[in-house]
Amino acid sequence: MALVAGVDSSTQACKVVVVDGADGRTVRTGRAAHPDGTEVDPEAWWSALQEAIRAAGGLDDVAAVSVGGQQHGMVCLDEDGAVVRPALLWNDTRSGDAAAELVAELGGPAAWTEAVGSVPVASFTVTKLRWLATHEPAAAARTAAVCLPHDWLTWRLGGTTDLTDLATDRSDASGTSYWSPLEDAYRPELAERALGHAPLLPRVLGPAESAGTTPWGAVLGPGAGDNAASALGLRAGPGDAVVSIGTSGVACAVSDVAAADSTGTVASFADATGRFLPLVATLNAAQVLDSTARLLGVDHAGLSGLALEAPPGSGGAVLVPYFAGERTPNRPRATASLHGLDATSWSRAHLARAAVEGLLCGLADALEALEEQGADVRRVLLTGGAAASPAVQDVAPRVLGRTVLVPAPDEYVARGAAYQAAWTLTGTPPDWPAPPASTHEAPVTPGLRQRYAVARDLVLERVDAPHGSPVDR
Ligand SMILES: Nc1ncnc2c1ncn2[C@@H]1O[C@H](COP(=O)(O)OP(=O)(O)O)[C@@H](O)[C@H]1O
Ligand SMILES: O=C(CO)[C@@H](O)[C@H](O)COP(=O)(O)O
Repeated sequence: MALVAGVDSSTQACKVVVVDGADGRTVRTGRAAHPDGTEVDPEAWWSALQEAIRAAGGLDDVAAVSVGGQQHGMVCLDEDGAVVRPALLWNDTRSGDAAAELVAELGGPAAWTEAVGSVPVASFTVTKLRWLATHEPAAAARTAAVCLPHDWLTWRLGGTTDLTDLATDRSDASGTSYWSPLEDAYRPELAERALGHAPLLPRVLGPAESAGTTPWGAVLGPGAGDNAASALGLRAGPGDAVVSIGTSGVACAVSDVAAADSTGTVASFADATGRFLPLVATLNAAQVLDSTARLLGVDHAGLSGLALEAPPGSGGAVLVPYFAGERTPNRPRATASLHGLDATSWSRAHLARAAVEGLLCGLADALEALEEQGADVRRVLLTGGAAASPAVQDVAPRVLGRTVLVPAPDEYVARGAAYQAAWTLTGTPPDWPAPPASTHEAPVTPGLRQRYAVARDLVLERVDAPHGSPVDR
């Protein structure tokens, strides 16, 4: 079969994989960095995509391409198709007050769960539209269409400037809070309520429905939110939860029923196969380890080595890692805190382990919330950049309380997008094998999650950033 390509336009980088459509074997790859920050000019994603495509040897010989991307980002276009202002990303918390306002306006969390399955927090696109209407009314008024990062890149790959060509898919549409996975339809009045007028919204494609063709004739797949694409790339099945430790921390599971959690912990997303993907996302994940390593003056390997020197439970030290505020639990203004220190645990090794344990405790809470929504979690597929850390692999089963499989390092979001491309090209889901994985089992660390549960409520709000400004990391 022909070659197909998948793209992962993630928060920190753009990755391209070119794959043999017949067996899923990777043929070529490319990568380029994205700028830092929580607001980004979409042109930077386009340049990074071009650079990553070049690094992957070009796409001229590829018969189909599909784009997976970071979810929720608000891309506003004017009536000529030009970008109105830099996109606000999923991890930009400035719309925390707008989220609270919208939740109250509609009659509380249950009204939102009934309308779109999820209770919007600052990450969701609808809250960013309200922020724009309140703080930048001229930009809001110029906004003719609103789309998501993957929609915009697919549209650019199609070589069009016609707003009516914009397309998205169920998985990414379900992160807007103005599309309902329960009804499989937009709730355009919610976008209008937030923005002040009704913007054009991208057509929502089904799995394997084409978004058009590129100027060189490759079929464009529908694309997907990165988490749905990753579930496809990992070939996640019943009983599997995918836990990703990238810029975001994510726990999600493929399900036949849509979630509806009025506590707001579990987001009711759709997946990329026509089913559902209940998901919990945290803001503080791999970068907790990046910044702890920087503080301790070591690299990732050094941090992992230090963490493995300390005993399970870090001698009682607990790091609540809300460095960027937090999304789950919904505390956009929270700060990180360190608890339970004594003369022994006040050490570099204990701090390194507490960082690993703290970020995993947040994800263990996430798995519990998924189970409360009916997900069947028998084993965990651990992915994302930080899954490569030996300390994370060792500590994960001790905190998550389940067998943890770590698939061989690969770009699973981009591979999932390539899977979609092959499916769109032939009309049949490809029968690619599941990736090889190492298995990690270990006893649960006694008392750790209980201590974390106490500590996570003992946090201060940040004082430095004035109301309404982003937390830049
Ligand atoms: N060996 C490692 N140990 C810990 N963290 C790592 C390691 N390798 C990469 N990372 C971190 O993983 C993150 C990138 O993960 P990735 O899943 O690619 O993120 P995203 O998809 O959000 O761009 C970065 O913060 C990086 O520093
Ligand atoms: O907000 C969410 C999911 O709801 C994040 O998962 C984003 O989709 C970004 O993902 P990464 O860049 O960390 O992969």
